[in-house]
Order: sequence, then structure tokens, then C-alpha cells
Amino acid sequence: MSHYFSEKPNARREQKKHEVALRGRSLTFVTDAAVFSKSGVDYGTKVLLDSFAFPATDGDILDVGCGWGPIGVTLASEDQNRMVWMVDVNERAVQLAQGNAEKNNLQNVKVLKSDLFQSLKGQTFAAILTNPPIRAGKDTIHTLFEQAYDYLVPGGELWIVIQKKQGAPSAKKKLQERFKEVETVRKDKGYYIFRAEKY
Ligand SMILES: C[S@@+](CC[C@H](N)C(=O)[O-])C[C@H]1O[C@@H](n2cnc3c(N)ncnc32)[C@H](O)[C@@H]1O
Repeated sequence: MSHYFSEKPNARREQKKHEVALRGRSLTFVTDAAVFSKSGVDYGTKVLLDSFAFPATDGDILDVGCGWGPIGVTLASEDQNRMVWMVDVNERAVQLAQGNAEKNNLQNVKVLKSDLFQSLKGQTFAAILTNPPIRAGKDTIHTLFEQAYDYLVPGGELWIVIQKKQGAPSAKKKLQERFKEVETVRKDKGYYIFRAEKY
């Protein structure tokens, strides 16, 4: 069986085009088999996008585990003066996110294959967003939180969506060990949005 987070999915191709409205913008995306939420925008991703506010701090934005790119493409389209980075360990996701940035005529996007932050050494970000790879396990999620802290500028913000049943309360505790302030921005149908600010 091919999981959505395999590095080199070998599932058959099943490309589909979607016209979607996100944060009031009409965007075009292509999805494919073996990439997370291939049939359209995940509900948690939509709640995260609807909740997000760009930080006051200047600087780049990062979408970790970008999948086919709904988070990064939407934010790059909204603020074309910021560079938006998208990374995923799944090569098919990286190709789709790159193609989706191009389909929406975006110049301010960088898409890289990366295991968490590995391909991002030396970069810093004003905001990091993630609909995290829960299926990769708790260790990966905790590493993601810890490394996100290191890659944020002072005052930078990590935004995450996580379902209550997937361990939202323990994720919040973990974030509070490291970040100055952890705010529950929204709770919607069991999806929690957390905003964690770096000291
Ligand atoms: C829940 S999905 C979210 C996808 C997309 N951001 C969205 O909102 O539809 C999590 C993503 O994390 C990716 N992923 C899993 N392990 C990863 C890792 N170690 N480094 C980077 N990305 C990873 C998966 O391939 C998947 O695309």
C-alpha cells in the first residue's frame, strides 16, 4: 500500500483539476493520487487558512508538509511581496505544489523536497504554517515544533491545525514548553488552530 507520505509514491496517476475559493481568492489546483486530500481542500486546512493573520514582522512564510500546496499557494497569492516556501518529503506533492504555484502565476514561491527543515538550513521565517503529518508519528510532530522555533525570527509565529482526537491538548502542552505564548485561535468541529509565538 502506498501512504500519502511516502517519498516516491508509485500509485497510478489520477490528476484532477479543482477551482476553489480560499481566503476570498479563486485559485486553480491539480491534485493526484497518493498525495494528502486528493479530492479537494481538507477541512482542517480550510479552517487554518480562514484563521490565519499575516504577522506584523517582515519576512518569508513557510508551509511545512505542503502536499499539493493549498496553504502556500493561497498565501503567496495574497501577499506577493513575501516569499512563500513550501516543502514536503513526498516528491509527487513537491511536483504538484510547484505546478500549482505556476498555474496561479505566482513568482514569489519556492518549492523544495525536504524532510522537515533539512533543505532549509540558514533560512528564517516570519510565520510557519502546518497541517502536520500526524501519521508520521508523535516524534516527527514534536521535532517539527522544536525545529520550527529555531527557524522563526524573534516574534515569529507557528500556526498549526490539529484535531482534538489526534492529540490537540498534548500538542498544545508541547508547544507551551518552548514558545512564549500559545493561543487557541479557533475550535471548529474538533479542529483546533494554535498560534505559537517565539520569544
Ligand atoms: C496532513 S498533510 C497536509 C498537506 C497540505 N499542507 C494540506 O493542507 O493539504 C501532511 C503533509 O506532510 C508531509 N510530510 C510527512 N512527513 C514529512 C516530513 N518528514 N517532512 C516534510 N513533509 C512531510 C506529507 O507528505 C503530507 O503532504
